[in-house]
Amino acid sequence: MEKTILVVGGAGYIGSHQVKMLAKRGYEVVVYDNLSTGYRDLVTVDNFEKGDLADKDRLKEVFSRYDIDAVMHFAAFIQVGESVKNPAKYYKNNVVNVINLLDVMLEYDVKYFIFSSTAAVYGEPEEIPIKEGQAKKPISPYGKSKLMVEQILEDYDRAYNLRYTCFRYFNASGADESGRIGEKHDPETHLIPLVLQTALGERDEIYIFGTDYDTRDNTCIRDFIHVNDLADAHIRGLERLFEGDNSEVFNLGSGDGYSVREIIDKAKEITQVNFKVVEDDRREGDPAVLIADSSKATQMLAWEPKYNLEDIIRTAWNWHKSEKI
Ligand SMILES: NC(=O)c1ccc[n+]([C@@H]2O[C@H](COP(=O)([O-])OP(=O)(O)OC[C@H]3O[C@@H](n4cnc5c(N)ncnc54)[C@H](O)[C@@H]3O)[C@@H](O)[C@H]2O)c1
Ligand SMILES: O=c1ccn([C@@H]2O[C@H](COP(=O)(O)OP(=O)(O)O[C@H]3O[C@H](CO)[C@@H](O)[C@H](O)[C@H]3O)[C@@H](O)[C@H]2O)c(=O)[nH]1
Repeated sequence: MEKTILVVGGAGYIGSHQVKMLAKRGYEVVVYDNLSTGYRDLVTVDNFEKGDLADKDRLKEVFSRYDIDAVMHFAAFIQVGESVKNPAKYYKNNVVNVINLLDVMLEYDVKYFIFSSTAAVYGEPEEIPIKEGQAKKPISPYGKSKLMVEQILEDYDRAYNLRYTCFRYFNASGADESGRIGEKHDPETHLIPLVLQTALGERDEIYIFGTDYDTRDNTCIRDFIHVNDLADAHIRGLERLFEGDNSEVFNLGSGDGYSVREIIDKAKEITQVNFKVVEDDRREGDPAVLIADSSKATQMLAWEPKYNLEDIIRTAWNWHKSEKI
């Protein structure tokens, strides 16, 4: 019998790609989302349940209606800068509300959980590429909120046999090949969508935050990973739990680093638009280089990224153009 997966935050950027892939692989999918930063039209399955994670009664209603086998959790607030100014908002939604969800899962005897964590748990890295065992010293309330949930999950596993797979994403990017769903954040703070909005003429210029880093072209270096490669890893992480494997934490990145200038140049090449670029001061809290060592995922999940940087920008461009029509 097909398994039923509850995707919390399935109307958001990464969650909507996960939903589409799960359905394509034959899973029954239920989306739970309050549409605070998500969009109903990004949901490509029929079972959409509007609700807030703070509302336990609504969650219980959904858990009684469907025979849920596992939960994939994408719902969170994601802006690092905002988390510094308003930490309460982040600890409530990214920590307290996850505890609500775990409570209801345990009440309904649902014991498999997939969690979206982030490279932000490492803070300023000690070594590049970053392995899972490196010190976790998050510098923002956003990064701390994710690390707290990772720690809560360890305890819930020990005490309540809740099995989880936790993924620390590096820079999620790109869009589904169909052009039907893609990255839609408001406000947008991520580099690639901002660059493409500039190419579309929706912004007058793109700012490079910092040109004095100790890197090959003095701009920051990041590891961009296609959203469908993330979704594929999540399904592998889910299936290993169904097979009885233990809880684990995995980095998810491509292992390749590209600088901000390299991203801008590649976007100019792919879009064939020569937009304006302005050199600006550093943005607070940005480490110079973040590159993942994802060999644990490669070994234990037989996972390899299929999309390269060119594919990432091409699919994202395809989506941004379709959004404008
Ligand atoms: N985008 C990235 O580059 C990135 C990198 C690392 C980790 N992550 C993590 O991945 C996850 C998804 O990120 P995204 O970029 O898709 O964000 P997003 O804002 O597009 O999606 C989040 C979704 O969760 C929903 N949501 C938020 N709070 C809710 C609540 N209380 N109740 C119900 N629904 C709620 C929103 O409406 C939205 O649909 C997040 O947990 C984020 O921390 C993202
Ligand atoms: O207009 C812009 C926007 C960004 N950048 C730079 O581009 C790089 C990438 O920035 P961004 O796309 O905002 O991603 P990150 O700050 O690297 O953070 C993302 O990737 C992290 C993991 O690496 C996750 O934890 C975060 O949630 C996610 O937002 C950084 O050096 C920024 O300074 C610019 O120069 N100009």
